Amino acid sequence: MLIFLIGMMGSGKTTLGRQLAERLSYTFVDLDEYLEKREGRTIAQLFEQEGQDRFRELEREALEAVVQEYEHAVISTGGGAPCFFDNMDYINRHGKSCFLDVPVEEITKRLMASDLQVRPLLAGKTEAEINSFLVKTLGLRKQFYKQASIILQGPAIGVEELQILLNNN
Ligand SMILES: Nc1ncnc2c1ncn2[C@@H]1O[C@H](COP(=O)(O)OP(=O)(O)OP(=O)(O)O)[C@@H](O)[C@H]1O
Ligand SMILES: O=C(O)C1=C[C@@H](O)[C@@H](O)[C@H](O)C1
Ligand SMILES: [Mg+2]
Repeated sequence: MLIFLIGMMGSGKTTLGRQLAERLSYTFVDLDEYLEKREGRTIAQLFEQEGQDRFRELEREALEAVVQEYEHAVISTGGGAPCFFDNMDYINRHGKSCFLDVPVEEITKRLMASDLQVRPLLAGKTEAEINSFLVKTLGLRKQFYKQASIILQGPAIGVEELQILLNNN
């Protein structure tokens, strides 16, 4: 069984994914970290050196490699991963997907308190610019995220709630 957590940057995919994997005794895989190890470069370096179009191709290749490698795993995808190529169909064909639907105001607050340098799409932006980037990007991405098998609405999404929904779906 593969469980994919999807949603915007800062929605809690990595945080909740780790907790869920521990409860299920599954391997936890963070697709951003997996891609960084595979390419030997950070996400920020990949954006800078390859550009976003090539980054998306490398991200898809990493997604396929994870699916080949693991039988039981909780996988936190990159924020944009489900929204390129046929990645969302691919995810749904290979496991259960969970969309963490957290309000933009909450995400903005969390991201402002985190390290923006590791998130190339946000680096150098002010809080107001981040907020409007998130509103615009979520508007474009929601059509993909909404194809998830399970949708959880925040701001406070707990691991118990996620586990119950997974058992019932
Ligand atoms: N339920 C929560 N309540 C409050 N803060 C949270 C919650 N979940 C995550 N955070 C905080 O929000 C920030 C982003 O969380 P996290 O890294 O898990 O998000 P993500 O979806 O994996 O983001 P990315 O796509 O950038 O990897 C972190 O600083 C984390 O501590
Ligand atoms: O939302 C996005 O497009 C991104 C999210 C991160 O997880 C990384 O994959 C990268 O910073 C791009
Ligand atoms: Mg993450």
